[in-house]
Amino acid sequence: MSCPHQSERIVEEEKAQLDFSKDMSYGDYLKLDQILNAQQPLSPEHNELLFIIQHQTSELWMKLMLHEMQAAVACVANDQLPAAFKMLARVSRIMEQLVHAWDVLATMTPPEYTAIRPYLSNSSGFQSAQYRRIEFMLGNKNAAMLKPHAHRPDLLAEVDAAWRAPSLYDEVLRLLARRGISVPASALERDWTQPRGLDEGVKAAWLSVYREPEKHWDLYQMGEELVDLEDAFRLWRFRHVTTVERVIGFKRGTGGTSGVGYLRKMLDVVLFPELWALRTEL
Ligand code: HEM
Ligand SMILES: N[C@@H](CC(=O)c1ccccc1NC=O)C(=O)O
Repeated sequence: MSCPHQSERIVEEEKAQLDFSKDMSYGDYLKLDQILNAQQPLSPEHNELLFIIQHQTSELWMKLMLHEMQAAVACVANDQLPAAFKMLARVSRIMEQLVHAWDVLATMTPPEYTAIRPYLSNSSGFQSAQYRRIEFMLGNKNAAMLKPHAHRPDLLAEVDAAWRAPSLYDEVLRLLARRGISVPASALERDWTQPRGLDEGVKAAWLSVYREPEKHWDLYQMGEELVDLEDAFRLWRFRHVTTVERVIGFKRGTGGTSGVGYLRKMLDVVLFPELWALRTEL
């Protein structure tokens, strides 16, 4: 055990580098001047900094999720499953991190948020380009969601690319087919901009994997990784709608939707329907 006054001596003994006039430092590497100057509250309210940092950190985690998911999709398409599993496990842990992040925001009370809300104007998480790319990569395709990005061609191009590309699940179904499992042709080549619904043929394909796990171990593991991911995503959606209800009740959203009503409808979205449906039949 050492007292605070001993820490001076410890730093000296450790010979830590203390002069960064010529070397790259911690703050240089992490571009902290840029990151830590990006919080510019519009109101005089104490709680706006919490609101801004909560969203900025969420967007940073979403950036990492996209990075991992894009690489995971490429690995699946190239039959590199162990690498894909590692990335998907990380995506699920990030999603869980975002689920727990709601605990911090929930310390903001309705009067505290009501004081900030007028300063937000018509901006809303509904307009998050990274969030929409994640939803599209997970297969929740919806052309209307491209519109909020029309004024930003750079962001629109990225959201549009995610909308047109096969989703993670689409690529996994193609993988199943390459492994000799019978998957309906309509799932293997289709208009990727369309969302898919539950397909009995696809359910039968997954059932053949889940009925003989030892024969198709990595496909079985893939199915469970996807369920893990959707499970974590559902928790995020649930914490969002509950936090929104406790903070603004049933007021309309700044993005123009009904608010809690809209977010509750999103709770019913099932990303990988066959993986959930097959469980009743095992
Ligand atoms: C007090 C805090 C919050 C409130 C009151 C709130 C409220 C809302 C509402 C009402 C909507 C529906 C769209 C609209 O009409 O505006 C929405 C959507 C959304 N919010 Fe929040 N939100 C909060 C915090 C957050 C946080 C921390 C994030 C994290 C990034 C977030 C991300 C989103 C996203 C991505 C959507 C679109 C959801 C979808 O389309 O399925 N929100 N929010
Ligand atoms: N839609 C929220 C506003 C909101 O939460 C928000 C506004 C600007 C930036 C991020 C936001 N977060 C999530 O929607 C509301 O209706 O109060």
